[in-house]
Amino acid sequence: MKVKAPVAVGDVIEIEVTGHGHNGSGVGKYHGFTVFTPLVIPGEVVQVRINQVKKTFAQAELLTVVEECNERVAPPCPIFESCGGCQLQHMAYEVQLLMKGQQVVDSFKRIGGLDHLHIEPVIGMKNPWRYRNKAQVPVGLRNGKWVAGFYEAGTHEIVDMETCLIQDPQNDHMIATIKQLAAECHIPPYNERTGEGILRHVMVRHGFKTDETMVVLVTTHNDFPGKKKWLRKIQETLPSLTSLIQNVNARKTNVILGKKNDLIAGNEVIVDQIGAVQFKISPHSFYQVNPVQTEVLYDQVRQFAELTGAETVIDAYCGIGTIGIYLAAQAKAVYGVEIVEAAVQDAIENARLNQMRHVHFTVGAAEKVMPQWVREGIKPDVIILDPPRKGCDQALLSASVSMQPDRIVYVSCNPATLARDAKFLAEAGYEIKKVQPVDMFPHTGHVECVVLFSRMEK
Ligand SMILES: C[S@@+](CC[C@H](N)C(=O)[O-])C[C@H]1O[C@@H](n2cnc3c(N)ncnc32)[C@H](O)[C@@H]1O
Repeated sequence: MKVKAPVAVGDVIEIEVTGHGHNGSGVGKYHGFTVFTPLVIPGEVVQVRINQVKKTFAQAELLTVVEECNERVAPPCPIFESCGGCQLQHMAYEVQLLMKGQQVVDSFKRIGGLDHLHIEPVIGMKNPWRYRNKAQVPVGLRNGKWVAGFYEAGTHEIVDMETCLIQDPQNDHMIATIKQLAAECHIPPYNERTGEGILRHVMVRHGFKTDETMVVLVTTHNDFPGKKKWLRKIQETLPSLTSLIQNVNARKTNVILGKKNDLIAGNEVIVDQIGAVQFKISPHSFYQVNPVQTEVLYDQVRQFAELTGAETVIDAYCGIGTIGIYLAAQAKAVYGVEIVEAAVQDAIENARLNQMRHVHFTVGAAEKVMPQWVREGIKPDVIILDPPRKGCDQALLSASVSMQPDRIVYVSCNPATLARDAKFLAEAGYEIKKVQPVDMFPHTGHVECVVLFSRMEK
């Protein structure tokens, strides 16, 4: 029987927050109907306005906290509520970690039907601020004034950001300088609605260990009035840049980078280091944005993989080869597979940079390449899976099981798809031995997990 929602858009109601939804929002019931609201904490009573009504739930915005809980803190960032970058600054950090841990427990229980698992407490950061090594912000005009920053949550309005508390301060400085010099040189910012203007985005990457910095200026055209002067001024004002690149993106699209990169000054890549391993990073490469926690995450993978030097390891969904190369010193051979060709080129280059000759990378869909490896006689002892948010293709999970590795180490950025895939692996004879969540993105709703599966004796 279809139940009519007891709320309509625009209604103002009072609810008690009883749990967490995805992405850090709170959840409560109104006459038995589920209502999600950002910026609230379980235990609080809040007044909210309904913004959206779906068949089984509604989305609301917070108006006032009627009964506040002790875990609420004043968000240190002045633009926290308008900027869409963080979702949890109103919660004490220890409470964020507990909430993320609970999110993992709930997903395993609800989606995987796995409710007797021991899940370790989330490993947080000692200092959970200024952790991002990469900033990528749109620029535009708002009320006639130059702005650069994240989009307001759920909109395409840019919130001007002088400083971002989860961003490396040097990246803030780079963006502010480029914005100011563009205004001085009359380089018009891009207007999404009309498609007019020149400067679309500024991307900055900073190697925390090496102090190398890359700036990518995303423009609509290759040539435009004032270009020479602007680029010269950037180089004079920011002499420490390792790499200055112009990327041209003429398309009306949400995709930030166009295909073409022109080197303006310095090197085509920057180098950074995780643990003892170095990586070359080009503008299009995926590279983890929290380098401090990346080392924690990869160390966890290494611990679960239990390598002695005699094992063959598969690194599926390998990106630029970071995990495989990180583990390679303790492995007999490593095989990485990744669908993006440019990432595989970087991975091959990175294996060379670290003098790892027993590491091999292949371009292709992991679910197709792995069965091929079986036919070629590659028999992994350990398989590492690090898929995107949608989780693993079932064909990939089947191929992994058919290879009968002793251990599968699954790295996941989405507890829901992790729980689904864990159920599959558990039913296929792989016991879940350990689950370790790691906080890669403090103050946001995301949580990363490393899970160790071990083959059960028949
Ligand atoms: C979460 S990233 C992990 C990258 C890497 N392990 C790291 O730590 O930097 C997931 C990767 O899977 C790749 N990918 C997506 N679908 C794939 C598929 N079907 N087969 C192989 N790789 C795929 C993406 O391009 C991306 O590089």
